[in-house]
Amino acid sequence: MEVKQHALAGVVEFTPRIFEDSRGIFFESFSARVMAEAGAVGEWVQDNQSSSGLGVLRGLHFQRPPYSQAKLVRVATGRVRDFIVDLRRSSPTYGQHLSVELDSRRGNILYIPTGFAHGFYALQDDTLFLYRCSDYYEPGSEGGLCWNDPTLNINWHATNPIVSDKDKMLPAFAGFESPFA
Ligand SMILES: Cc1cn([C@H]2C[C@H](O)[C@@H](COP(=O)(O)OP(=O)(O)O[C@H]3O[C@@H](C)C(=O)[C@@H](O)[C@H]3O)O2)c(=O)[nH]c1=O
Repeated sequence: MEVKQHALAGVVEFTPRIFEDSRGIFFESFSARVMAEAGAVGEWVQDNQSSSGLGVLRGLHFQRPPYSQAKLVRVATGRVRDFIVDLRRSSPTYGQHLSVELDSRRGNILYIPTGFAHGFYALQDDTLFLYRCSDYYEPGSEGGLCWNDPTLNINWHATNPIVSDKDKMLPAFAGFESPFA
């Protein structure tokens, strides 16, 4: 797997080697050893999947400590523009974000450490998004930030995205007190 350390400390992208033959393709989508060597560690306990139509935007989400989740995210069908925001108060890049296009044909996988808000925008219909979490879903500890917050100033390249009612109610970054050290 090709390993890329991103500008926000601890964020790692993996691009697997794709084997193609007359039957189709094969690649490794998870390797505890390769990922741990690159610092992408987690006590992985839950796998999630969602499907989204073109124009769906989910985010920006996190789970508060002590249930914070590291995530390994990828796309099995379709394509997304994935966004993460650094919410670690002690981080020199606090409040900054980065985006990575996740593409099922490349099979790339993004490791998001704890302390980040996460969201994505689906670039194709029937986009199947798969992710592995380092803690269980804890509804009472869910947190989030407004996807189009002016301070975060994320350019989603999205006009009129489809957003859940829950996500429309998420708070602004101004006045936000991050629960992440
Ligand atoms: C996230 C999650 C949701 N659910 C339920 C709650 C709800 O009724 C339904 C849909 O939940 P949501 O609307 O929160 O789904 P969604 O907006 O897809 O939430 C996800 O968004 C992306 C960006 C993330 O980073 C994930 O961690 C997660 O927050 O599924 C679970 O049972 N387990 C889970 O782990």
